[in-house]
Amino acid sequence: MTTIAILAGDGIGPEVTAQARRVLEALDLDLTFEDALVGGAAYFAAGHPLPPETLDVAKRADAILFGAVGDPRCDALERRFRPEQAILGLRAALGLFANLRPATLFPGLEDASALRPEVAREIDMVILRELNGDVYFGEKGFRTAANGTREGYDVMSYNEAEVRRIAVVGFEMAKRRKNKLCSVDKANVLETSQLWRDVVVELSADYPEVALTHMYVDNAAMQLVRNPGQFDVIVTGNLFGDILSDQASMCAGSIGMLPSASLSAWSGANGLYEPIHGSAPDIAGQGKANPCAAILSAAMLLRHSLNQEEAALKIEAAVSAALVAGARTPDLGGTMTTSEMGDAVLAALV
Ligand SMILES: NC(=O)C1=CN([C@@H]2O[C@H](COP(=O)(O)OP(=O)(O)OC[C@H]3O[C@@H](n4cnc5c(N)ncnc54)[C@H](O)[C@@H]3O)[C@@H](O)[C@H]2O)C=CC1
Ligand SMILES: CC(C)CC(=O)C(=O)O
Ligand SMILES: [Mg+2]
Repeated sequence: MTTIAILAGDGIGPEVTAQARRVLEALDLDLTFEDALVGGAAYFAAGHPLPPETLDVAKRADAILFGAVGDPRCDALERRFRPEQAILGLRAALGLFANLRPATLFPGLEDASALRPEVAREIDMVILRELNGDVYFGEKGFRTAANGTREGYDVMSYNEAEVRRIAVVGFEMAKRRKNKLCSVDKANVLETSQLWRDVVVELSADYPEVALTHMYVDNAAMQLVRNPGQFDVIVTGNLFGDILSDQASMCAGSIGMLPSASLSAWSGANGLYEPIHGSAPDIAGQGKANPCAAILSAAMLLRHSLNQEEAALKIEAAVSAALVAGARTPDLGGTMTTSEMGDAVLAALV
């Protein structure tokens, strides 16, 4: 029996996850679903954003379908109780260090992209984001300087083992795609990035067939808009990958289109699958959320955790066909509700 943990979370998380679940159910794959509270929903019900029962459900499952966490009512809580700590806690507890964020322009979405159609049409990349280190997991706090002013600090660091393991995934992924890897850092300023670059260069000796380039993150942000077609696999740290993937999403039409897989190894037993977006409190409860990123995350789940490539391709083809037929939520310039978009994908599932 294959069990999928459903951690729908807050805001639009439950709305989009419900559509992804419908699609998985329609495939008749003999999956069992186990729901658990996470994020603000868990905090209000159980006093903690990642209760031990939820972590148990996640650990026991063959894979995790995650929605999003974040609730404005929690923004003033002590940090350890904030909803966002749940997703950081899951990534750490499950050792999910490799975050695959594919950005592709689906046919017909040229008009939704923030870029000119001829530029947008070339987008087909994977942003590989390190997920267990960097400034998100370093020492942090508030302190008072000698002159009495308040300071906040968050320590950025990577050790060489952390860089090497994500770089290995980057090179391996590049080998399976176009033998092109772009490592994005800020080595002109940050020692963390200098170590990152040194380790990536050392490792490149093992991958002579892969053309490795390096780019500073500020330039990468600019190049993503100028000429996104130049990128195939980008490997980068936690913070830079977070920011660049949101940017890439609008180049590809909408943040509601980009799925992700978070893995602890190249092929991911109990991986976590989630759209790259957050809980979108501004549109929550209104049926406006685009469920495609969540549905495409379910496809990645089938591919990476359940070894069901054929079923994954079916879902991706159904999303593509629905879009070609004109299915559009408001973020894509249409009027469909979240569940109508789910209906359109289901109708295209063959
Ligand atoms: N992995 C996670 O659970 C993440 C959680 N968050 C949390 O989510 C909350 C909101 O954060 P924001 O910065 O506003 O980012 P967000 O990604 O939730 O929303 C940014 C903008 O994109 C729109 N948007 C997002 N997903 C959409 C979809 N599927 N369809 C249509 N429009 C969509 C929203 O309406 C909003 O205008 C915060 O509490 C944040 O910490 C943010 C990112 C990731
Ligand atoms: C909410 C954060 C913890 C992370 C984030 O923005 C993301 O993973 O995309
Ligand atoms: Mg983000």
